Amino acid sequence: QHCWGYGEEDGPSEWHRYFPIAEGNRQSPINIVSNQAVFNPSLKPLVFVYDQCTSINLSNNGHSVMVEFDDNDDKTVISGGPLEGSYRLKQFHFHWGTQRNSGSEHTVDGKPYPCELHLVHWNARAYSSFGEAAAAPDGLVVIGVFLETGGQHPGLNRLTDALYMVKFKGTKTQFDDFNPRCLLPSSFEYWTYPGSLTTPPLNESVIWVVLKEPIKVSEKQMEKFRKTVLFSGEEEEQRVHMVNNYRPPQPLNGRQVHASFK
Ligand SMILES: C[C@H](CNC(=O)c1ccc(S(N)(=O)=O)cc1)Cn1ccc2ccccc21
Ligand SMILES: [Zn+2]
Repeated sequence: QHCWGYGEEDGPSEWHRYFPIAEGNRQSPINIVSNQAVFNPSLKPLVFVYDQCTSINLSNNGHSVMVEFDDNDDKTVISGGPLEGSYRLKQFHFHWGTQRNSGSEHTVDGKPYPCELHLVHWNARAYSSFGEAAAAPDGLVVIGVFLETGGQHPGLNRLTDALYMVKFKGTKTQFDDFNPRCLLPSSFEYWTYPGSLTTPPLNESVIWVVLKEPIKVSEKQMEKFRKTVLFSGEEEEQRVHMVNNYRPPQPLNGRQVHASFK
């Protein structure tokens, strides 16, 4: 497997060497220009069926911190919106910066947020595994949620308090009964467009659904991400904080961004 990262030598500008699709025509993230998004009245409301969700673990994969879910049946799915049928929740993870003026992957009218949450779902009706879906044009749906600094987010504390357990790349800890519904904003208004994974292998297999309303988290909670988790493994002598694990916006290449709202 080709190693890649977010540094000078192995960062987003170098990914095209091993992953030529980095220069494809439906890459993510993008800058969302709000006044160019086309209101699409046929877009349905998003439906999150997260009540029976079974989180399994919290892990540090050297690129992000991730919570994985049991996706052996349709108990945790998303449907509606631009979607045909339901998509199963596989995992969620984050991308963040060193301070409040950078960190998100998508930007809105050129404005980045300090952090962006990705809830990754796959089309279990059409494909028999996440990996198979991850390689198909309609295989994945990722819900993007912006995190903005403001008051403390109570639901996030259980996660930020567990980050010390996954300080190093390759570490994993049991993390059950976490329902990501608490990480959703009150409004489910969204922008949607056809895109890709924002990390290698950068597959062009994602229907992106980016929620307009950010959730508020405290500066202290953001600092926990920046100060606790490392890109590096326990055996490496260089300890590098996991920060700026975001890909910058990519060319729109004529894609239409639709809005669920006027
Ligand atoms: C593509 C997969 C690794 N990548 C991802 O799963 C992934 C998901 C979401 C994003 S983002 N930032 O766009 O939301 C980026 C990468 C490897 N893989 C291949 C087969 C497979 C099977 C199980 C688990 C992982 C597997
Ligand atoms: Zn992501």
